[in-house]
Amino acid sequence: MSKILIVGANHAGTSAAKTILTNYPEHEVTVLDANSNISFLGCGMALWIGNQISGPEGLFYSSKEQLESLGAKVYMQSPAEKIDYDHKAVYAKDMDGNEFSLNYDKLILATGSLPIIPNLPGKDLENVQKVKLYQHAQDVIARLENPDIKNVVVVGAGYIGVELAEAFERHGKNVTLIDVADTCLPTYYDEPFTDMMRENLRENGINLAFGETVVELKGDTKVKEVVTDKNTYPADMVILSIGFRPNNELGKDKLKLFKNGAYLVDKKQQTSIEDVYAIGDCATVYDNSIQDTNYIALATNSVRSAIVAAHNAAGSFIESPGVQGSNGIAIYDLKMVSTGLTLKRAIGLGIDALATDFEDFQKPEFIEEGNEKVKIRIVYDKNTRRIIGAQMASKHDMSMGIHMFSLAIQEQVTIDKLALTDIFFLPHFNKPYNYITMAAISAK
Ligand SMILES: Cc1cc2nc3c(=O)[nH]c(=O)nc-3n(C[C@H](O)[C@H](O)[C@H](O)COP(=O)(O)OP(=O)(O)OC[C@H]3O[C@@H](n4cnc5c(N)ncnc54)[C@H](O)[C@@H]3O)c2cc1C
Ligand SMILES: NC(=O)c1ccc[n+]([C@@H]2O[C@H](COP(=O)([O-])OP(=O)(O)OC[C@H]3O[C@@H](n4cnc5c(N)ncnc54)[C@H](O)[C@@H]3O)[C@@H](O)[C@H]2O)c1
Repeated sequence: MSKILIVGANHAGTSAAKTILTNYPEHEVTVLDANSNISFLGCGMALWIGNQISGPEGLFYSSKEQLESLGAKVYMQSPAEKIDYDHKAVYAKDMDGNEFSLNYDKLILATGSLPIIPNLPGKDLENVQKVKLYQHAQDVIARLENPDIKNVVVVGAGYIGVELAEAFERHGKNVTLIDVADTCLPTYYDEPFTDMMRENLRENGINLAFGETVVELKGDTKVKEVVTDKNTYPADMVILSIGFRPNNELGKDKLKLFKNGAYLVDKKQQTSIEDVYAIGDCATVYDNSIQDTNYIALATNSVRSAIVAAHNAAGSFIESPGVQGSNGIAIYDLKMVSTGLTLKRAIGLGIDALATDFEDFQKPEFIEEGNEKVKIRIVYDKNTRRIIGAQMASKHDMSMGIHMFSLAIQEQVTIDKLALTDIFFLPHFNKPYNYITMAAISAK
């Protein structure tokens, strides 16, 4: 029997706790979380804010009570404040402010990430919001009820920014979306795809301010304007969504860190100290598309890294196969998915990369209804022919196709092998010469 202590119980911590409790009932599992809720699906935040779902209740899939029913001891609203790694002790405060300490045999750090807040004049003005927690979403929704909030400026056109821009527009607000990059979603897609999303946003009435640097947020007590290096935008509410940074407060002076501060872990999720694991957004991942360590903050990575750490902490040896950063987004009718590297990023990394593109209807032309075009790009290494990335866009739900590319990158499949891969045909679903095969066959 080991004492396993998990610090942080959102997606990563909950997944680790459940894996240990259900597979290894002989261990004593204790869970600490600073917040009052666990398992909030931030990915549903935009749907909630945009009134596309009836409420937030379904965005939670676990609770203190559920973990307790599986046998864990759970302390909510109890932030860990200090860890003595040499003596295997965690010092925390409970919800009444009382200090207490817990010893562990194995420690799993699942403290997640924090929104990056740019050091801008005016960042502390009223109605300048960050969006990460359930409570942040509640706060934003309460403010949106105020009819004086007419102009919403979203800073950062990554995943959160683009999703929330749609949500605010659905609320009838005048929305401006700003990014320093000259397009939206630049990390995930190449220009032919970002152009589609840009057009989609514009057609739906969102003001786009790409290639602009915010220099100041102006107001009295409340924010009134966002000033960039090129323009000034009226703003009754500002959302800061320019990315996450790992929450490494408890280990930054003791554990080895990645360049952005994430806990550096091996394929067992173990940190630089034995018996200390790190999972989810506070830890690094092994990225198969670059065959190196990376930082990719996604709930999917959190859940899987947690399973790996849980088995290792409980005494079974398993290794992570690594990740590809697979992701997806649906804005109005447009759906886009990607995995691995964009062509731009691959070239930026010095890889001799090429892309093969194809666009076609999903199904044969004689299927007259529910037949949309799909655009695909496959990125591959010119020398090794290995597939290193893929992007797809359509009004049709083609999302499942990206999983095959994720596996292809993980398993180092070549573009030539993909060209001859058995892909079934049925007119209800696709074409005999479907876009995946055609893109692969067309590769130089
Ligand atoms: C709006 C939004 C939409 C998103 N959409 C998607 C999506 O569609 N798909 C996707 O894959 N990802 C999405 N993400 C990202 C995803 O939410 C994160 O990657 C995920 O939350 C990471 O989970 P985690 O458990 O590692 O960390 P976190 O969610 O950051 O949780 C960390 C937990 O640790 C606790 N904690 C921190 N410090 C302490 C301490 N000292 N003591 C005790 N407890 C502590 C916190 O209270 C928290 O509960 C989205 C995020 C947001 C904000
Ligand atoms: N659908 C999904 O899978 C989904 C949805 C939401 C969030 N997430 C994940 O959550 C994490 C955080 O999301 P996010 O949208 O905050 O980050 P992001 O990395 O997706 O996007 C950040 C954006 O901010 C821009 N930016 C950076 N500094 C800026 C500045 N000073 N001014 C203006 N723009 C600036 C970047 O160019 C980028 O476009 C990411 O890892 C993301 O993948 C995923």
